Amino acid sequence: MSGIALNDTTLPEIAGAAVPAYHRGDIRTGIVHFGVGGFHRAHQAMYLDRLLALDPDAAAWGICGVGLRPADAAMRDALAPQDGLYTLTLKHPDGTVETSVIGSIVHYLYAPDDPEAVIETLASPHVRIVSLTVTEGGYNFSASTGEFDAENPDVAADLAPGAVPRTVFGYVAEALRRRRDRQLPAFTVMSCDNIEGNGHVARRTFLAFARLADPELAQWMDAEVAFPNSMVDRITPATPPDLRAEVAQRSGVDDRWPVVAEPFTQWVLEDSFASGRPALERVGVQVVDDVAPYELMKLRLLNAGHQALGHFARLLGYEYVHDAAVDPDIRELLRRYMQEEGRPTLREVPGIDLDEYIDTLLDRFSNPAIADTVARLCQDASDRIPKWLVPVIAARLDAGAQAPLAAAVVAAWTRCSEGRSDDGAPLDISDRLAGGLAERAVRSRTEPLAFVENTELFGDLADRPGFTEPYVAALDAIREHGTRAALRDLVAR
Ligand SMILES: NC(=O)C1=CN([C@@H]2O[C@H](COP(=O)(O)OP(=O)(O)OC[C@H]3O[C@@H](n4cnc5c(N)ncnc54)[C@H](O)[C@@H]3O)[C@@H](O)[C@H]2O)C=CC1
Ligand SMILES: O=P(O)(O)OC[C@H]1O[C@](O)(CO)[C@@H](O)[C@@H]1O
Repeated sequence: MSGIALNDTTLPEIAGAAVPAYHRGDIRTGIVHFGVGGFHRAHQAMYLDRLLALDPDAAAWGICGVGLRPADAAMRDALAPQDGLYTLTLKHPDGTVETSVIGSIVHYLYAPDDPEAVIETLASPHVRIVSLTVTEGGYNFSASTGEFDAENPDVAADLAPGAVPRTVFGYVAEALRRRRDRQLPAFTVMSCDNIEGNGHVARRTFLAFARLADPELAQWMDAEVAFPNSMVDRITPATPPDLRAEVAQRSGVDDRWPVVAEPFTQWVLEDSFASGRPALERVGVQVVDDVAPYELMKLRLLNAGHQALGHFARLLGYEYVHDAAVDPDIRELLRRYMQEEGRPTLREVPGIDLDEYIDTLLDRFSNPAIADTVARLCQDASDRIPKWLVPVIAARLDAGAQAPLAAAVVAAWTRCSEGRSDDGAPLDISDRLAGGLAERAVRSRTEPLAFVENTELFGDLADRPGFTEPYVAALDAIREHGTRAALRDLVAR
């Protein structure tokens, strides 16, 4: 690969990308982050990089990344020769591209190489925050009961006396035990995963593990560790194979593992920390008392908006989200769903202009550089529609209003569940309930409410005419006149 090899000594040679303007040698590890993937590098590490550039106190908040899983050895191998440096490339919808070198990750430990080094780093008096992007699976709770899964083999191994930790729970508990015994303050566990109530979930799961391992420690953790909630947002696709060459060609930097993301970024963070925090509000983080209204806004506009777009787009044969988002009929449906149905169900969202937020979502969905697929949005719809769209419909009905567009989205999902697009092309339905959904969808041709009578997914919506009337009308229209005509009719009203 041609280009300047990225490391501390070559930074002054780099002209084609922004580079850290601060002295990296002064930075101390104050944050340990588990799960350094694309998102952490595009989001939290980027915010700290910005802060390091303007606030000398931020030097106490350098990041030490930790990888637990075999796949993370590749991150070690990429970051070690680069002194933790990497490039972040932002791609705007208009084709503009910006690349910068991010300098906030100052160490990286692949835990299986030296578990003791990870525990001692976590137990260091300088470390005050342990942050996480370990995916939803990393929290090890059952989706149906919410209970911590103590049977997971790695968790069970970590619970054995004297075990060398394998999981984040084992590492955090052992480090906190040492901190308590050394009379050091606890740290904050800051989840940045895309999970509703992520701080509550982290508190529940870390304490559940500790109770099984050492009930006294669990008590101490309950009193001393803070688990702030957060809402995080920046679409960050997995690094595409050609990005390294593209970055080298565009900026002259050879980065072993570059990151690409959309320009939009948001981080709303609950101000609840055990032992101080960086001044993140100086770099655009919204540090608030209550994250819930922001989370609701994201779930009911962004995530439910994805559903509004996805199922219609699928029936019309679109492969990419950005193509569907500029289809005038789909765009109008999406805009009106967000403005007329999603938005009225939100609580007041301090500091956010909702008109602007909605316009920004339309732009974000239209960004070709992200190349998100319609199939991904529609995947696992039986988990997504009940969590994001059904509550909007129910809230509208409870308020004496209607949600005809959201009802039509459920109709489009019903029609998709039959497994064919409008032109008869087969649809790959990736959903844990695919078989049952298909059966109900087919049956709805003769029993119109068969699909929505599934109370696990739809609650009592099938008994509420305010929902069933527009739902059945939209489903009939899609079947009789085709999706395009049904959609036009919906947005013409
Ligand atoms: N990619 C995105 O657009 C966004 C991602 N997020 C959050 O960030 C998380 C990570 O996303 P990416 O960085 O894109 O994924 P990624 O695949 O690049 O990185 C995931 C990291 O989590 C680690 N991990 C996975 N399962 C784990 C487990 N059981 N225990 C410990 N570590 C585990 C992996 O080893 C890896 O280091 C997502 O699941 C989501 O919660 C949030 C907003 C946007
Ligand atoms: O609505 P979906 O399909 O879950 O997608 C949400 C997208 O938005 C994000 O939350 C972006 O911040 C990502 O996790 C994901 O790419």
